Amino acid sequence: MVLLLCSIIIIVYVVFYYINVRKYPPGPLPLPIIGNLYHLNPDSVHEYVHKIGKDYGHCLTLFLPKPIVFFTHYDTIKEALVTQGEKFAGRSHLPPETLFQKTENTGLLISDGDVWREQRRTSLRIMRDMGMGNNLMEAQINRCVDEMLYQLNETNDGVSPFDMNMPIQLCIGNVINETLFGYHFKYSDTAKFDYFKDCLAKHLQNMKDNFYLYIVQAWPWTKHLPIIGDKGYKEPQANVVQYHQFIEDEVDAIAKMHDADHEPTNFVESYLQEMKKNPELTMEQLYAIAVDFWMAGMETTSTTIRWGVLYLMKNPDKQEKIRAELLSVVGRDRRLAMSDKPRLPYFVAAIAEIQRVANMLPFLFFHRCTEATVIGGHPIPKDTLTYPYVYSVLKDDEVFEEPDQFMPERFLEADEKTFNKKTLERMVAFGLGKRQCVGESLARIEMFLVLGTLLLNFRLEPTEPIDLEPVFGQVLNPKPFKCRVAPL
Ligand code: HEM
Repeated sequence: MVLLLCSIIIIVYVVFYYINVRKYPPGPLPLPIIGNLYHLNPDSVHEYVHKIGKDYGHCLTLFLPKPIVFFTHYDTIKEALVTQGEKFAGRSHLPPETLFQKTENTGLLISDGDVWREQRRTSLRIMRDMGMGNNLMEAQINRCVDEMLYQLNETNDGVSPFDMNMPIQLCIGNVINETLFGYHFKYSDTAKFDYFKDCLAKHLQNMKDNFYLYIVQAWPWTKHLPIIGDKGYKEPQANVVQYHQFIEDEVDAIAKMHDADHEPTNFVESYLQEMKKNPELTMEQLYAIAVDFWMAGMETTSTTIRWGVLYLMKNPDKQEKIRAELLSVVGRDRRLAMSDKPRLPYFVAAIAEIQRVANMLPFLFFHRCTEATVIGGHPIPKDTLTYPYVYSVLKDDEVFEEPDQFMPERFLEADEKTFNKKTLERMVAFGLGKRQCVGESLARIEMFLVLGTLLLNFRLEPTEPIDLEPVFGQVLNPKPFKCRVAPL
């Protein structure tokens, strides 16, 4: 009798499970409870999604074990994020996303609705007022580039294998620190910087290797269970508290000294002034935004530049071509300036190509669909979690011939001066639509000034075989490497 009852319950469960599966766009067959997890190799999930995208018309579902809909072509992504952008601006409010902040619906990355709109609008206005894209921002970034040059000249002999990781990370971390708090770390005194960077890295690593997170994501009540709840929720939450403290201390120190009658000189001061006029802006939100800027701005930009160093060493002819262009425009007697950009088409194309070929952000944050709709002819139920899979767009061989090859020329017309509109339009590394990267202008200036200054001052040469296979994680990182950074 018990056996019969159990069998009936299982059969009913399985029937309802597959009825539910049919509500979503097609995909490989999921199994009850584990969904498609049995299809995945944890180290190459990104390649698997890319491979099956075409088979399912670029709109497919994977049950992980929660149903996740992937848009894997520019057209389906644009339809969702631009044409129907308002419906796809939601976030999941589930782990692992909620485990990036101390409090739910704070900051920019994990929040949505009116809270997110207000914080995003304010942050963009402050960044604009601070001179995003003009001389003020350029001067600030140049101070951090100078610190990097100083570090390189002091610690690198120009012959022995040298690890570029720290100078690049410190430079990019310094740009964010200058933007938020108005100061940067000297290369000789980085204990505080290292501590914070390591806390963040530990957290990201923990998210990558944590199977319990998937369980808590699919069945949030499990966060109250022993072991699953501890590993999949409480321990990562403790990490968040640790790195939040660093940011809160920095913000509090500025708030204590803040003089509202003075012109603000950094993001935190500007936000504190705005708080007086707008009750939606709070200290809790300010802490969360500062954490987001560190989280979203540090690893992304510094990893792109490290990929850049690798690809330029792998393609020495292209490295020389960029250097020749830089030297013909800038010469040896002055520093590179943003005003040089219109006369450096090959270098600008090479930066776009580094971002495209590095393709380092397969999985970012979910876009929750806040209203039932149809994308690419497939119904998307309300509250479905979706991923605009930019990774596949940047690897689309119909637009980017031989996508694994490093070819800056693909972003230029035959005259090598005019930009190719089609390829440039598809270079969507900063996302699309309402949640497009807030730090895009900043990142573009950073990549231009840091890479350009490096190439004007040093020749980058391999001292070991170049390995372009990425390490899978929240960000696809190059494996640790050393190289010769030879002064010119
Ligand atoms: C090469 C460097 C960078 C890349 C490739 C990049 C890429 C992206 C992408 C693809 C998104 C969209 C995520 C989505 O669709 O949900 C995003 C969002 C975001 N980025 Fe960036 N990013 C970079 C640098 C930066 C920098 C320097 C900052 C700030 C200092 C920053 C801050 C943010 C924030 C706050 C968001 C969330 C926006 C929102 O949800 O409204 N990013 N980034």
